[in-house]
Amino acid sequence: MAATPTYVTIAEERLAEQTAETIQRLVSEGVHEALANGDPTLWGEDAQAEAAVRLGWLSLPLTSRELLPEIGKLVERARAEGLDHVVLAGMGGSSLAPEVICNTADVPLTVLDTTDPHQVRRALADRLDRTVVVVASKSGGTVETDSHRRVYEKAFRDAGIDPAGRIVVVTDPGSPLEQAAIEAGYPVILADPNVGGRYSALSAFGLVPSALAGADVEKLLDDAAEVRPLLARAEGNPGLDLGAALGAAALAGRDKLVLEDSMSEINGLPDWIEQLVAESTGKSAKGILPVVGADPNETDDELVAGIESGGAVTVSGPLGAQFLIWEYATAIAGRVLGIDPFNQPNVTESKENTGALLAAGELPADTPALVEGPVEVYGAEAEGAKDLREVLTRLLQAIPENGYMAIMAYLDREAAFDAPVADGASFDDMTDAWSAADPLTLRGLLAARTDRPVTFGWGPRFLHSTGQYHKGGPQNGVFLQITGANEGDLEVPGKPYTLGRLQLAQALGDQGALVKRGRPAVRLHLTDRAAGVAHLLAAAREL
Ligand SMILES: O=P(O)(O)OC[C@H]1O[C@H](O)[C@H](O)[C@@H](O)[C@@H]1O
Repeated sequence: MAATPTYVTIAEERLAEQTAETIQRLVSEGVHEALANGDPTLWGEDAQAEAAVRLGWLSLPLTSRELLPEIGKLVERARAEGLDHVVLAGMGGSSLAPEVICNTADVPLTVLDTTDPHQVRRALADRLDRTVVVVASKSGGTVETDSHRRVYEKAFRDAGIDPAGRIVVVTDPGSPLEQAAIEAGYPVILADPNVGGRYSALSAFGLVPSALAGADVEKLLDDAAEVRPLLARAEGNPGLDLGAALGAAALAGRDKLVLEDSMSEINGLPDWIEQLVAESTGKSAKGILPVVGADPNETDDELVAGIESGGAVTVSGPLGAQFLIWEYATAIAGRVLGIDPFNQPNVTESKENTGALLAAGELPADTPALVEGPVEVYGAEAEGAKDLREVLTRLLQAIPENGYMAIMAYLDREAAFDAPVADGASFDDMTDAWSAADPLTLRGLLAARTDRPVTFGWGPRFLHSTGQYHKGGPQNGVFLQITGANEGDLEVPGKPYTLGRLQLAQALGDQGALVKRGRPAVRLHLTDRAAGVAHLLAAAREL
């Protein structure tokens, strides 16, 4: 018999000791077996009702196999009709897993988890005649996904294409989206309702779009199924080892989880882990902050986790195994930290603020504290600042001990690739041009000026992920929003708002929730997007 592979390795003595003590305690309480058996009482009385309908992910490596014939038929039909451009409309848990599955399998998938009108237009302009759209929403009520469905329905109709042949729906039984899909005649794949969004990687949400895009989803289930029997063990249980390490480290003050994957063949797993860990643990003023795409600062509050290699804790194994190990580990870390890993109490708040702003008609037009070229600066922390550099310096100085800065860009994440590049430019020249036009570059520039972690999220994508941690976790964040002027906004058919207005209302709604908590929050509005990004990066370079 082949030896069981080592999925989790702890390379640091102190962490290994803390982890071993935590495991000993959890095992004496029978937690490992109870979790493997789906016991909903592990997170306390308040969490029990939700946990009772949130542990289905433990069985997905087996139960999701039942979906394979139905998924196979969808794939065959799409191939037969020449539909080779797969667009996935879905937020958070409804798109992050397919994104990493498809990137790892190296098959193309267009993910729409944005309300940016420029980015949505970009997708609409791309091979509409060969497009199949997967509309994925567990609740069936997510405003971004509902908007994408409406926009695509109109685009198909305008092009003389019947949307019923092009839209596939993934949702939970009984959701309003299921109802709408039945009425419209769209094929519906129903997901397991006993699985929450961020734990749904191995459910219909992960599998349907990935299979349509050409990934081998059966292999994912096989790899997860190999780990499953280990999860009931007291020893050699990778989920227990990782969860105890994450929980013990956080309790000891190492609550910034720097995720490193540069040597891994799995492409983009930290983005998926970010939602799982941030949304599951960031509440009741506690939590673990995932830090993605950044170098470690070697500070006392950091824990580095490597995918395949590196890190104080390393998680090895194929993608299907990683999904299940990180899910089990997050549930364990929740138990260690004393939080409910299955709810997201503070996500709703920004959504409600956004809804109220949209319902009120015109969005509030504040006066900028400062205007510098193509950048308008809003927020109390910018009052009296002489220039943008001073605003950025103030924000960096405002980061508390053990705190962090979060940059949140409500922009088109593909726009940097439009940067002009000279004919015959080398690949290095091209990447230089792209990074000089990419708001993401700001993260590294600001990170170089502080030993505190600087995170970056695209809005509204992050609202369904780290947004929970920002508002519900430890109150030590400093926030920098970036919004941009819209040229060519898009109507949302059947709704009184455009995508651009929805996007701005989302930024303002989240800002309101942060300011209410007394957190520093500045919004930079780019009145010309390309010039604004260049200006902002130039200011950050001069800090
Ligand atoms: O799948 P949906 O119901 O559309 O939800 C998509 C996302 O929205 C919410 O904001 C939750 O916080 C996320 O956990 C979830 O993944």
